[in-house]
Order: sequence, then C-alpha cells, then structure tokens
Amino acid sequence: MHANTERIRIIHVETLSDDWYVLKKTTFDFLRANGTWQRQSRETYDRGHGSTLLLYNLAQRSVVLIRQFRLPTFVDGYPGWLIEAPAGLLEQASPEERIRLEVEEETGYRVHALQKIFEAYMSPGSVTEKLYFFVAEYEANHRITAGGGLEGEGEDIEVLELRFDDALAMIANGEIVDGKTIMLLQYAALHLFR
Ligand SMILES: Nc1nc2c(ncn2[C@@H]2O[C@H](COP(=O)(O)OP(=O)(O)O[C@H]3O[C@H](CO)[C@@H](O)[C@H](O)[C@@H]3O)[C@@H](O)[C@H]2O)c(=O)[nH]1
Ligand SMILES: [Mg+2]
Repeated sequence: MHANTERIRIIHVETLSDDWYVLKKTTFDFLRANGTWQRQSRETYDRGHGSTLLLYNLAQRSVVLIRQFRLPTFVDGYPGWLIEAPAGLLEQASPEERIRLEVEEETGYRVHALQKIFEAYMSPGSVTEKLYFFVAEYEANHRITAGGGLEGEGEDIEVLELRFDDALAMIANGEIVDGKTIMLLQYAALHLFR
C-alpha cells in the first residue's frame, strides 16, 4: 500500500465561515484501498485544541465538576445546563499550563500535582480539535477563590463537589451527558478509585 500522504491530494480549500472559529470545505482526491481515485469534499470546523482535568479526592471518594450553559446542546433540544469537568481552549499555551489556569478560573481550586492520562479527537469526522486529558488530586484547602469563570466572557459556572459513586450513577441516569466528563469518570473508576 502507498504511504498515507500519497493517498490524499488536496484540490481546493474554501473558507465557508471565519468568525469566532473557522469552518472550511476541502475538496480532495482520495486513493481508495482498491487503487482507484475518488474525489470527495468534507467540511472541517477548527476551534483549536483544548485540555480538561478531573479533580479527585481518594480519601473522601469525591470529585469536583462544574455546571454551565452550553448553547449547542440547548439548540439540539436539551435543557442546556451541562455537568462537566473543567476545560478550556489552549489559545497558544501548552495543555498543562492552560488547564492549570482554566481549573482555577472555573472551580477556584489551585491544581497541585497533575497527571496527563491521554489525548483524544472528540469528533474526528467534522471537528479538528484534540483534547488533552489530565487528573489531579485535590484537598479542601486547595480552593483559593469561588471560581465561576469570567463574567466578561459570559461564563456563569456553578462548582459541584460530588461523591464519586453519585457522579458515576449520573452517567447511567443521563444527568451527565458530556463526552470528556464521562471519559474522565470512567478512567477514574478503572484506575483511581478501586
Ligand atoms: N463571543 C463568542 N464567544 C465564544 C464563542 N464560542 C466560545 N466563546 C467563548 O470562548 C470561551 C471559551 O471558554 P473555554 O473555557 O476556554 O473553553 P470551553 O468552552 O470550556 O471549551 C472546553 O470544553 C469544550 C467542550 O468539551 C472543548 O471542546 C474545548 O476544547 C475546551 O476543552 C468562553 O468564554 C466562551 O463563551 C462564540 O462563538 N462567540
Ligand atoms: Mg471552559
């Protein structure tokens, strides 16, 4: 088989929207496994990469999550308030640097030792974004502000400290429907709270 890059020839890139983030339509020739070329076009939405982190406390068997309004889920017919792990877009910073700032801004907790666990494309058919996943232990006295996010950016974030078993049950009963948060809680069930 041909090297992967030899199987793709970009023909044309059109910017459909360039406002807050960038939506492009790319036409390309694709060499199929059977050796024939096929012309295709796909839209890609580029909002940069992001990072997310689960704060957990083993002794208390608890985690810290946030609740915030997410318009895309609202326009899809969901009530709109999602329970999530804190997360943020990288904006030129490193994933680790960014998540420390973001967790503090959103939850009020200062992050001490953190551990990178994996990276994942969250919606690879349409969105270019890759998310960097971290976990970190927290203690009550690591909380240095109320958190809540940046009012000037429209953020109005509620901080939730939950029993880990309740958080897991909320995946099963549909109260937690955010992909990154489900991945972090399941990682915690497999590797942290045993
Ligand atoms: N004006 C305007 N502001 C926007 C728009 N889209 C996002 N913002 C603002 O941009 C900021 C982004 O906040 P972050 O905390 O950096 O990112 P996030 O929205 O929490 O995203 C995180 O979670 C996502 C969902 O899982 C991830 O996709 C993303 O990578 C990141 O980790 C927020 O203040 C948000 O209101 C927009 O279209 N217009
Ligand atoms: Mg955020």
